[in-house]
Amino acid sequence: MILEIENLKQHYGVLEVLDIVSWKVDYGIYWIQGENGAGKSTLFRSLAGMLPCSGNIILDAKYDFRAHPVDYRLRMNLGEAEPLYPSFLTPADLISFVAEAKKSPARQADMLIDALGVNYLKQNFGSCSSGMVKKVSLAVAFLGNPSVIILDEPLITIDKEARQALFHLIRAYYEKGVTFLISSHQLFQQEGLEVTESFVLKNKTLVKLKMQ
Ligand SMILES: Nc1ncnc2c1ncn2[C@@H]1O[C@H](COP(=O)(O)OP(=O)(O)OP(=O)(O)O)[C@@H](O)[C@H]1O
Repeated sequence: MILEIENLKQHYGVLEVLDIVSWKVDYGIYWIQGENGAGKSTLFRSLAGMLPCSGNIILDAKYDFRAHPVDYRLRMNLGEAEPLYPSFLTPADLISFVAEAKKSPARQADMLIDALGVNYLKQNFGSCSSGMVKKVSLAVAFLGNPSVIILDEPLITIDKEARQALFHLIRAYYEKGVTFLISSHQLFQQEGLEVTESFVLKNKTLVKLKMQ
């Protein structure tokens, strides 16, 4: 199994948002659906190690998110739905910082910058449009040698060209063995991306959907 979750519970104050007893997926592309407020972003942040939670998460059948925090985070990438970065930072700063932290192979950052058309590397985030910020966050989500890439609403605010580039990247990484968890309120299979399975986040847990 690539990713295994057991007894994952997550709450904000007294509001319990997640209670997933068991969820396992093997290599594939998974579409995670759910109504607004169902808990998708909370699940993704918990999986990425950004929100402390109870339970167990195991990646690649050996990296426990608590016992092996560095190995785990090196292999688990997240592209956030609505990324926010300090306004004084530039895309160049962010990309080079994450590339180093994720031990990104040589020229990978340049390839991603080219692919997604991030031709405003020195312009600070404070003066970037939301689509410009989103494209940088997507480039960052592909840095390093991840086993799993989570993309939370990757299509919002990006233009057609970036959308095509994104699907191209997803296919290329998938062919190299990367598993994807993607949330999207829009259909994306028409882009030629074959989804292995779909799940819906409902009543705090993930339920498998019948293939359409
Ligand atoms: N920082 C927070 N503090 C308190 N409650 C929060 C916080 N973030 C999210 N919530 C609550 O947790 C629940 C799940 O929110 P989450 O953002 O995970 O949903 P989502 O499925 O990603 O929604 P959407 O499709 O609208 O993006 C909602 O009820 C939301 O109000």
